[in-house]
Amino acid sequence: MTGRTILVLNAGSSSIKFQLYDATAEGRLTRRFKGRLEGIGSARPRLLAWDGAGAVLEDRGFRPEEADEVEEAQAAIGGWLVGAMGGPPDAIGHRVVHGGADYTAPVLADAAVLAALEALSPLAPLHQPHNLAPIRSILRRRPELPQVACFDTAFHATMPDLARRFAIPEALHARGIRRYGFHGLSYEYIAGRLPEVAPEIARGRVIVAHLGSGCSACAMVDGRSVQSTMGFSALDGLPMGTRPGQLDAGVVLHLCRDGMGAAAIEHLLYHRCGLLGLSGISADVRELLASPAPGARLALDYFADRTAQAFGALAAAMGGLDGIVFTAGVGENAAPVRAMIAARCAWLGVVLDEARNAAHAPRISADGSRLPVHVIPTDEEGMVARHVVEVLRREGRWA
Ligand SMILES: Nc1ncnc2c1ncn2[C@@H]1O[C@H](COP(=O)(O)OP(=O)(O)O)[C@@H](O)[C@H]1O
Ligand SMILES: CC(=O)OP(=O)(O)O
Ligand SMILES: [Mg+2]
Repeated sequence: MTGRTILVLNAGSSSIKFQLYDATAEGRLTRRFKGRLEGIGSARPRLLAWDGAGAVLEDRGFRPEEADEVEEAQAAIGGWLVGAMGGPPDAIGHRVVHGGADYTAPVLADAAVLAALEALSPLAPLHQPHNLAPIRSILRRRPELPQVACFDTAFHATMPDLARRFAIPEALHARGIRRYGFHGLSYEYIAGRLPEVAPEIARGRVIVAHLGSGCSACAMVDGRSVQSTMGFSALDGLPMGTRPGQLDAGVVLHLCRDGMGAAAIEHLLYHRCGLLGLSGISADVRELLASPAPGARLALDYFADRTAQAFGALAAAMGGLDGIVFTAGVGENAAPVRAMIAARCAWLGVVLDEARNAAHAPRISADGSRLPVHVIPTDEEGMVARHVVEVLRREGRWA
């Protein structure tokens, strides 16, 4: 294999993240640039990019109407990427949120794979169509360019049968109505980092909290997923920016009987609930932390309460707990939110060191804390790039 470039695309719910890697003949990866278009659908969409050394390459605001939908935002950064890459990449890796029951490992995306993944779009309407749109258009224009789909659900394939179940009839379970779990590329990356940055807990029972626009927590034993707060869709579990998290199914029935149609309920649950719905102000934790409004406080209190309760449930699922890891946008950057969650976990033996927490130190727990608490920046795109090399070598596409 000679030197090649890999473009990675990660379309989240409020942002599109991208990275360009150089892959050496041995498969070693060096990041040439990374960036994101954030604030899609907000008043201030913004494109940010940095080169491999961390110097700013781009910092550009967009008018809200230029990026109020993910498709427009993808078109806007598509042009920027073509210029920045200076030529087409040799392969593209995509984060794809839902792999369903069949895709439990990264795959080369051809027309048949794409069709199977499109059938899963109703299960992740905020993500899956946006993950698949670039695969489809590149397959059409450049069918020879290898594209690898990497799944958020795949890391959770190790969950025991009990952890995959809902208390519903077997026939529905057999139809695939079960817990899948998401944010798996992030958890896989963190599992790989634990032996280096937190060797004392890497083989133990760890809760990893991926708190971003979408939020979930994973119970990991020896680096493998045994339980996730997210279930069948990316709606369940912890409260999120615009999604409610765990919600009595009776609420949905009630709205339905009250005359609200499926499309309106879907819009409500994916776009108007969570921190935004509770606060009436914003889905963005930065804005909520800066706001004196009671709604902002209510939203953050609810978020911290439900997250700490989920930690208790995940600890019970593992029969104990050896450490906690915070990651993703909120988990890596919002020290006051980490402190609110940690205060509710004092009974588990969590004591934070205020100065370390404020500095986002790698270990934010106090020296006397029974449980170590770490902050580990995630890298979903880096994980995708590694899978691209593995898959293309395995398939004989890259010698
Ligand atoms: N400095 C910060 N302080 C508090 N919250 C932050 C900060 N930076 C980012 N966030 C939060 O992280 C969220 C985005 O997380 P991220 O993991 O990038 O989301 P996604 O990939 O799902 O779009 C933002 O909506 C914001 O609430
Ligand atoms: C699955 C999910 O919620 O992803 P994101 O956090 O990128 O919205
Ligand atoms: Mg994300």
